[in-house]
Amino acid sequence: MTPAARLQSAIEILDAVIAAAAAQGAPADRILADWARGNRYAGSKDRRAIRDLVYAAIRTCGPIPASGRAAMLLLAQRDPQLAALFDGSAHAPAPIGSNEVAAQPGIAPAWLEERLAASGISGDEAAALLARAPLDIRVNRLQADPAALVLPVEAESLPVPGALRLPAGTMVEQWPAFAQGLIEVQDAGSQLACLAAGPQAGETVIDLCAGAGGKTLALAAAMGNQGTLIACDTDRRRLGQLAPRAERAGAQIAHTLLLDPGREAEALADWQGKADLVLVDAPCSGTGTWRRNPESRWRLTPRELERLTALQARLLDIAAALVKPGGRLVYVTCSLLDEEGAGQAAAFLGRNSAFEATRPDVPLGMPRGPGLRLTPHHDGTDGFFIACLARA
Ligand SMILES: C[S@@+](CC[C@H](N)C(=O)[O-])C[C@H]1O[C@@H](n2cnc3c(N)ncnc32)[C@H](O)[C@@H]1O
Repeated sequence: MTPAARLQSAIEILDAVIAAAAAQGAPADRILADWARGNRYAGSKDRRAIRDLVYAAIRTCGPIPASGRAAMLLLAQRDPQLAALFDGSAHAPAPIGSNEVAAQPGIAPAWLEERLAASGISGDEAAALLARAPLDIRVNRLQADPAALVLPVEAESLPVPGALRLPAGTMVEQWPAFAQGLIEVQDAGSQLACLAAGPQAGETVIDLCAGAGGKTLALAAAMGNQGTLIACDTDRRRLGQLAPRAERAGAQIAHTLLLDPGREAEALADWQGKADLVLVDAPCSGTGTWRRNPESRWRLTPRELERLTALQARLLDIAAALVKPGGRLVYVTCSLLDEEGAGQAAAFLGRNSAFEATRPDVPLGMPRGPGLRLTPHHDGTDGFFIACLARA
């Protein structure tokens, strides 16, 4: 493909990404994969160049752009070589008209930039939300000794025990160490959240929002496969992915419990007041993970944020009832908005006098309200809020 034809393809793919964001359709990664399947003439270099253009445009536009072409015109304003490809030749985009309007640059739609700024995320902190994320792995202590593990490429050691950083795009899933369950792909921030939760061998631990079990597996490893570990979620498909992952990782204590939305407490009736630790890795806006899904900031609406904060508060209350006296509730979100983090934890403490916040002894993060916050700029991890809430 010529550079201009790649540009035209990127514009068309962006149109699909924009439409999908507005209609809560497929994510950009899937749209790119579908495009590659339907356009076999595009070789690997073409696909990489198109992907880079699409993601550069997504990262540069703040509000959702009017069209793929408007998004690409914004990039062209900053790159004369790209602008020169709008020449109207075969398979190339039409020449740029004198009245054409480029998309607006920025970090996010205006309402969301305001909420982030109100939560202390602006300037370099905000810009770092859209940088390219590295690839972090966790050495699975159930099956590997971090000191003895040999990997095909050199990895950077991180301050979180067992966490290693690799160049973005490393194909770890193709490594024998991955197939053998010696390593897991997991952002260092996620690993730190599990470290902060401090699971101990022999404890009864409930992972209330386990999803596909990323943190469940880290908890099982930290517990040395000793104790009781219940992984819950309302999403059957995600929870269904845990068993094969646990098998590969040798995590024998992880059991799943599918919850009915709105009737979670019923399914958990036997565990009321019994858990040493309840982890609430709550559904959230994901503002801390925009490095990985930059177009997700075009999907969030004030209404959806309201729905999420109400759900987080409800899940915190469900979790509180499961914690035994002397136990702890650890609340985690991959959001940097205070209404989902520090504000949510403070409101919980306001309505639950039996709980008090404790400071986790972890090597990263900054205090934020009753908890701790990790940011891509300050900590080099995805953005997280973590609160450790101890029951008297
Ligand atoms: C942030 S994700 C969890 C990620 C997971 N802990 C991990 O480490 O990979 C939040 C999860 O909450 C689940 N969820 C949503 N509503 C829920 C509810 N009412 N009860 C329990 N889980 C819920 C979602 O299905 C989603 O899997």
